[in-house]
Amino acid sequence: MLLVASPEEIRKCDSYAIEKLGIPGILLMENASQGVIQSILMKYGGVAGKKVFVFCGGGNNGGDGLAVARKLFGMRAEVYIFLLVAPEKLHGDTKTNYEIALKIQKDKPKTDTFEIITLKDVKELEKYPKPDLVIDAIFGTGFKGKVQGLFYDVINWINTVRAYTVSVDIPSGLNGDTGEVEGIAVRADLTATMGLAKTGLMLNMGKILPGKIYIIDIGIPSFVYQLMGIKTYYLESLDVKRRLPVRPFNVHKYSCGKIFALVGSPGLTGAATMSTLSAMKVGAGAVIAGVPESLSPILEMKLTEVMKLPLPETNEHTIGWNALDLIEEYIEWADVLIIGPGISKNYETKQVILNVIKKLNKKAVIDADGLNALVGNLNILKSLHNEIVLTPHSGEFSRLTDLPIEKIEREKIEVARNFAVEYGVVLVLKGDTTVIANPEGEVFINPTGNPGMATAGSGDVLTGMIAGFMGQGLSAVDASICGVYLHGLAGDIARDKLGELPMMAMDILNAIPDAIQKVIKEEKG
Ligand SMILES: NC(=O)C1=CN([C@@H]2O[C@H](COP(=O)(O)OP(=O)(O)OC[C@H]3O[C@@H](n4cnc5c(N)ncnc54)[C@H](O)[C@@H]3O)[C@@H](O)[C@H]2O)[C@H](O)CC1
Ligand SMILES: [K+]
Repeated sequence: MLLVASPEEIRKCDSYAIEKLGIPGILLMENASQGVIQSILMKYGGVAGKKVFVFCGGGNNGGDGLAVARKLFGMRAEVYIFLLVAPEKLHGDTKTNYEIALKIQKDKPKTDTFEIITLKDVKELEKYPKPDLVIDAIFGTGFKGKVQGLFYDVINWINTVRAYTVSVDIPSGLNGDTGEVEGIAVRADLTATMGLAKTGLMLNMGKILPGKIYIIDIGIPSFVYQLMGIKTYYLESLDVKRRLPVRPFNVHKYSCGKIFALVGSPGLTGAATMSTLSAMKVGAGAVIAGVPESLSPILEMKLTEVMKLPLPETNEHTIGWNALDLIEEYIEWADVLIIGPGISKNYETKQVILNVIKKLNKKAVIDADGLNALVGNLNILKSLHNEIVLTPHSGEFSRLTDLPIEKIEREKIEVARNFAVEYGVVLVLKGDTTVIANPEGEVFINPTGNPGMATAGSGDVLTGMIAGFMGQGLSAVDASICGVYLHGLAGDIARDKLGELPMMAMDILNAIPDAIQKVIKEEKG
């Protein structure tokens, strides 16, 4: 898996390397620019004779750009450097690279093109030939707030001229933390990012704008990243492949995971069906669906391999208080519990669920209305010592934590991390990008999935997958990594086959075998 960092974290690594290890910043900048050149040669090809526009901001990102410009000139490109700030504002390593560029401009042969222009108005660009290649070295990890004025006009021009565009470190205008676009951002063909990939390149518009991403080793020893406590990862297929359960020969159905599910209520027998079926689909050996007794005949029709346990019910035909003894008996039998899909918000049912969670001594996945039972009762989780996975989407998480949904969406990595550490659970925070956080404070960003998965029952399928992997001996975090990644991959397979609009939750469930096979066959990361 790929270690990824927020701009703040990478800046701390920078300062440590420069101030504590004595690695000169100009050396890091030179390494950074060399990495950009290598990425260009790999992805774009030779630059000799090519017209290149290098747009430089006032910070070190601009400094990288000036060093790149120098190297491109050395490779016989025709280079136009456009400074977007007054030269006297430049300082440090950027100023050094600017002064070098000035000397090159002065001493170069007349026939060679190496021009430095302080740009005041984007209209001035009309005086120059159309570029073949554009280098975006305007903003990097120092970007804050919104893009305005000349910066806005230049980024708009870059996106309009549609030359091959290379962003240094981060597409300018993209929030390196959240992947949100602050006004406008460069749409790049290639982004060469320094040290570690930034979280903003994995989230929101960061999944589209960077184009191909190359990670540049700029000479910071990797122990520095651990030392700075960076614990955010981007999942790859190999991370799932090496976690998948492997079946020994001497198995029987009860040794491959016994799952007991508290699920279903009138109108929500589908949730009961999909959350239990998907557990079997990932390999659980025996699954029992504990459902309100009046719904049991329906589940007998809908489910074959999943066993059914009719439970005493309330007058609304939801799981009732009198079911507790029977529930406790089957909790004894089970390895893992599924709590929540389709159980309804009935008050008595909620009391049953709370009672079960309070006394929980088995691994469990708590989802949907099981989570609603926890609203106002989160502290129960702190007294539990077994592995628990919560699988809320942003709305459910907002109800659980009272955090505003926009804060959850915007800061999902840190919000998830803090919750998982505080309550000692694995949190699967579902959304357009799902993140998994564990009590150790590690966060895993999931790359798979698509908007077609925003369909009723999709979450029920995920819940069963996570429970099914836990039942086969995976830890809560490993089961969540496998479940979330494969759920999204199955969703991608269903989308490829059916399209985003027609696909439904059962199509995701039915694509689980293909998703598992795809991961098993995957050779590289
Ligand atoms: N280890 C590494 O990652 C290294 C990265 N390098 C490069 O350095 C930049 C970070 O440099 P820094 O000077 O901190 O920030 P920027 O260059 O991104 O500076 C931004 C620049 O623009 C101004 N600014 C910020 N926000 C706005 C705004 N909304 N509107 C207008 N202007 C804005 C700010 O004042 C700065 O002047 C990193 O990305 C890498 O490219 C090092 O080269 C090597 C080590
Ligand atoms: K940039």
